[in-house]
Amino acid sequence: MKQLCVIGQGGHSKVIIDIIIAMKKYQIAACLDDKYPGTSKRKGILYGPVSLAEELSKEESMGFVIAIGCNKTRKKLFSELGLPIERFPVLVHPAAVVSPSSIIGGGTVVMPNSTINACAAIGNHAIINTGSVVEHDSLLGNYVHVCPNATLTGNVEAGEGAQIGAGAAIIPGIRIGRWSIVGAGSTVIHPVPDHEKVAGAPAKSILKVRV
Ligand SMILES: CC(=O)SCCNC(=O)CCNC(=O)[C@H](O)C(C)(C)COP(=O)(O)OP(=O)(O)OC[C@H]1O[C@@H](n2cnc3c(N)ncnc32)[C@H](O)[C@@H]1OP(=O)(O)O
Repeated sequence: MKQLCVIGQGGHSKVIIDIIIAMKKYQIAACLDDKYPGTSKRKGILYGPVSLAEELSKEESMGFVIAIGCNKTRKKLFSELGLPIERFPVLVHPAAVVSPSSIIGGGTVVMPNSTINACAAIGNHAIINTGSVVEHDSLLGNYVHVCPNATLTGNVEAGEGAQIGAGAAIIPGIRIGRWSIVGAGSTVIHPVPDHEKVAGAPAKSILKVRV
């Protein structure tokens, strides 16, 4: 069984650990978070600060997952770790439905009851959260988060770092700009520019997101 190091120990990582267990393909070797001042070992799992990742990465068979919900933090950590994307497997819960014609980038996690339909393409380190739908031909950049129960209909585009709030719906062919945020429960019927925050039905701008 391949070894995996989980970086981040908050609520999001609990769901990712459940995915890893359900996949029965990886063994958790280490859980890292800066909330651990020192190192300890429990039930064969090493706990310690994120700085341990460098030492662990010397073991070439060790895979990594950045289990942190904040899109910007995942991007920052990936860059700081300096590891090739191949070291970050795609983690898909067995209860997710993923089309064989879809493409999913390294480090992306796919939660239970979500659906990724035909010819969708998803970048690296994205989160396809519980019960969400990414419809056919949709194109999602790196670090995108599709929150629980959000629906991206056909041919939707989401730029790098975009967050689609829980239960939001995006009608076909709409682009959500880079690092933009769509509020929970919103209905998006117009394109959203980069770094914009929109909410409501139909969704309207509420504030610019600080870059
Ligand atoms: C497993 C997990 O937990 S995954 C995480 C899932 N998380 C989410 O889905 C969070 C989505 N976030 C939201 O919906 C947030 O409300 C945001 C990001 C859209 C806005 O947050 P903030 O920037 O803090 O905005 P704030 O709360 O100050 O609201 C600004 C205005 O927008 C309105 N507004 C905020 N969110 C929404 C929304 N989802 N729908 C409609 N209107 C909204 C507010 O009523 C307020 O209007 P007002 O100025 O007329 O009073």
